[in-house]
Amino acid sequence: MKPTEQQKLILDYDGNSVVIAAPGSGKTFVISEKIKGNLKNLLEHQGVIAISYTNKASTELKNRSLSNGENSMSSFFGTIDKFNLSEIIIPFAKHLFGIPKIQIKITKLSSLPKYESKNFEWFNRNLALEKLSNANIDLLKSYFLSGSILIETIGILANYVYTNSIACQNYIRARYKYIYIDEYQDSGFEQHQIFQKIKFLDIKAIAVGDLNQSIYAFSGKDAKYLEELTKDETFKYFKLDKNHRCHPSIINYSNYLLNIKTELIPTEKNLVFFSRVEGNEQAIANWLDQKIKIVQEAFNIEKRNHIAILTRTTRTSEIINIQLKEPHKLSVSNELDNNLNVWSSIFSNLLHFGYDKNFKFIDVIEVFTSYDNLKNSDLEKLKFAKQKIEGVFSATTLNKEALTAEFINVAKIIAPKSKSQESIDLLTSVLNNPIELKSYEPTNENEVNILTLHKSKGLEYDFIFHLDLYEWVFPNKKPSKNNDFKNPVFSDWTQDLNLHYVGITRARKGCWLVSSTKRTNNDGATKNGNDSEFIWKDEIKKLRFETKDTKD
Ligand SMILES: Nc1ncnc2c1ncn2[C@@H]1O[C@H](COP(=O)(O)OP(=O)(O)OP(=O)(O)O)[C@@H](O)[C@H]1O
Repeated sequence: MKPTEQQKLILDYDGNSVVIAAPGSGKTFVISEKIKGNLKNLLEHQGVIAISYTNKASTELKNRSLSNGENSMSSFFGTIDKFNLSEIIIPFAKHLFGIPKIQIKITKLSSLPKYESKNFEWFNRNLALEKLSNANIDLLKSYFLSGSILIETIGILANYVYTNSIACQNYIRARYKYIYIDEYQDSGFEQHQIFQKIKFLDIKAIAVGDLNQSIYAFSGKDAKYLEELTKDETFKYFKLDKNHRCHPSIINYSNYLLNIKTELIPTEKNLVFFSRVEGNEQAIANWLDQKIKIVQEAFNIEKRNHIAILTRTTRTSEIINIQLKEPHKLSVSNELDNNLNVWSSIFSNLLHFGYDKNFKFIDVIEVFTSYDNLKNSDLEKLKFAKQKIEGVFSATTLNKEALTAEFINVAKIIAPKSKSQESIDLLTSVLNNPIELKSYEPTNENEVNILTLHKSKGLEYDFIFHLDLYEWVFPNKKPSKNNDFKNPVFSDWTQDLNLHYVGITRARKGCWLVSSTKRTNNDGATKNGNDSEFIWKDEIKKLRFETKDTKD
């Protein structure tokens, strides 16, 4: 693929930069090309820091950056929490606090008993380091020394350790030459702090994102940090605004949603559709069964896994998963993948290895330790474990006990000090949940994908069916005080609009927006379904394909 002029400017600039990238404008392409270029000029003990929003996005970025067999050198690819833990807190907090009594475990603030959690009333995700009192630091220290880190406090703890440990700063300076953060619009305050502090060490800092794809405000993230960087003179500002992914009518539709004054691209046909299905989710599934076949043929879609059904709620995904007859795959997240204990990552990677031929055993191992550091006897044991795991996965029924035992064997060899009963329990829970387990399998070419809009971030498909377009649901709306349904208020109109925008812009060739006359609410009750405000906003219907269904 040849970079465009806009992309070339970014590739050629070797300094601090902020890139504002429209959907489908090739930001993943540009970041991975830049990293490829960086790796060529680094020494073996040096690397880049590449932070992505999810483990999946990180694996994708790593694969694309190393696609020509590049050596990743000493680079870090992962989420901000993993970076803070593995590069800052675990190696350097002990210099400030002392050595923990037992191996560190990651726990949740919400899982603490009340009498303990009330000690953290001072804590919030926007807490500046200067506001941290000695008593607060002592509390974080005491948890660390007793072997636990609260997941919510990882950011502030990393900031504290980084700022107070010269050894940590020296290590980061010596090892890393570049820091990339993707999806910067979903940065929290603490990530923004760390990014700027690392840049201060003369490590080149590159932030990439799209203000209109900010969808995680509910968990304390804010697009204002990206906006701040665009005004910061120490960052060169770049724009990627050419959408290479979507049909012009999809670009028009999505841009008009955000701004009615948008300049429309001339196009002969509008390939955004809308239907209000008669009936409830069961009726939608029947309708989808018919439309999937029609769309596949009409849009010349080679494989069915290039089609996705996106939902606002996991409940709708689950209902469609049960009711849809066409072959499909529901993608769900699970606690094992999201858990930050080392053994959880090992188990999760081993599950990927077992189900997906694209995952190599050596890659699972080398995330945690280099093969070269292992003794010959351990290498022998690993080879044996690998064969046994392959044997379990190739049998007709999955022997969960044997699998668990082998996974534990591997974990004991590569991370003996990180034993975690929680990770073993989470593994057991995944092994007993067929839907979660199926998520590890690569999508069969014949299966339509079902996933939430949030999970679709960063992905692309030929055709999208976008469900859950109901009044009250999306955009979310609630009665005002005293259950006043006559004067409802939107929970967060802009965030919901961004999420709608993200969903539509996943589509290359066409997008079908769907509501229905009945819907199931949170309590399982059937309600009348009205169309979402997004469907009739600002005369947007003029940018849709005209069918009988689409009439108001
Ligand atoms: N220079 C180019 N020429 C042709 N196609 C391109 C070019 N750059 C990117 N593309 C294509 O555009 C699509 C989007 O690219 P990519 O996945 O890198 O976008 P993105 O900006 O990360 O998207 P998003 O933010 O919406 O997730 C891909 O199919 C990619 O192959």
